[in-house]
Amino acid sequence: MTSPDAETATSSAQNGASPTDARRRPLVVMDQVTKVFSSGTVALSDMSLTVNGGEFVSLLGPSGCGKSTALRIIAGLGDASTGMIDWPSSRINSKGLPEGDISFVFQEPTLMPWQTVFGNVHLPLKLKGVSKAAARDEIMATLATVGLEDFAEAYPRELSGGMKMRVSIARALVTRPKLLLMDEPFAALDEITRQKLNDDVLRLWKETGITVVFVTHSVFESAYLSSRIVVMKSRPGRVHADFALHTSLERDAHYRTSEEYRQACETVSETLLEAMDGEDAH
Ligand SMILES: Nc1ncnc2c1ncn2[C@@H]1O[C@H](COP(=O)(O)OP(=O)(O)OP(=O)(O)O)[C@@H](O)[C@H]1O
Repeated sequence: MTSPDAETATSSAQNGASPTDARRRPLVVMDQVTKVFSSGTVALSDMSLTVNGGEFVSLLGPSGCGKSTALRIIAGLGDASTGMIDWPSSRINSKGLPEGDISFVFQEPTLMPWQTVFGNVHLPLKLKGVSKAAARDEIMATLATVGLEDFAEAYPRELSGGMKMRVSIARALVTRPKLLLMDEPFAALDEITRQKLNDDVLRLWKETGITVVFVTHSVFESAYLSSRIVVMKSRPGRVHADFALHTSLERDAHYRTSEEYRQACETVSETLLEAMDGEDAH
């Protein structure tokens, strides 16, 4: 099933640039990707998806529909069995990935407990051969964008769950990637912290112009954050619907209580139910 709005999203991808945003050129293209694990599980079947520069795309779908597998294949953390990933506007390195263009945020913050916040955020720059001294300004500026400039010398054990996740986001952003891949980053956090981090990510997305692909189980989160939602179906994992989410309102606390947001949640929820139609209840 493809919604009428999905056709809008697809055709704007094919057209290259939209009239309102010159950045909207295809950044990454998944072309008929199938993934069969050695266990025989077909995690993805013939999945095609074009993500354009500047989009905030959520991958939403039932547990096991292949969201993480799709994200990992885009990131080069796993191979496609058939099909390909193309980066039309990037220079590709020897591993077939765009050099320095991708960052990944996992559900767990995965911080090094023996390193300070500063040391953790330094890691991706250190791997590029940049010393702490040379990286200092960039690291402090990035910590400021997530509100942690006063915690540079703290250790992970001294931070709350939300603060640890902010460090993880700062570590992902410090190399100024074009594409930020986030795999259920806030699923383990309480609702208030989750909402605050949603607002942080939206602000960073607007300020930096970064492209985000965000995996979530949450209808509410996807409807709040996304400029576009891709709803996936299980067994095997594939795209069920792909549609743009337009709103005339700023996405903020006021939006959360607006009729527009309620309607967006309803549309997303109904589409998800369609995608799950015929699945066993678990
Ligand atoms: N390394 C693996 N080996 C074998 N099967 C796997 C592996 N990783 C994932 N799978 C299977 O592939 C399918 C898709 O898994 P995936 O984790 O991508 O789904 P998901 O939509 O991200 O799920 P969730 O929302 O629960 O995290 C599932 O059936 C899963 O059991």
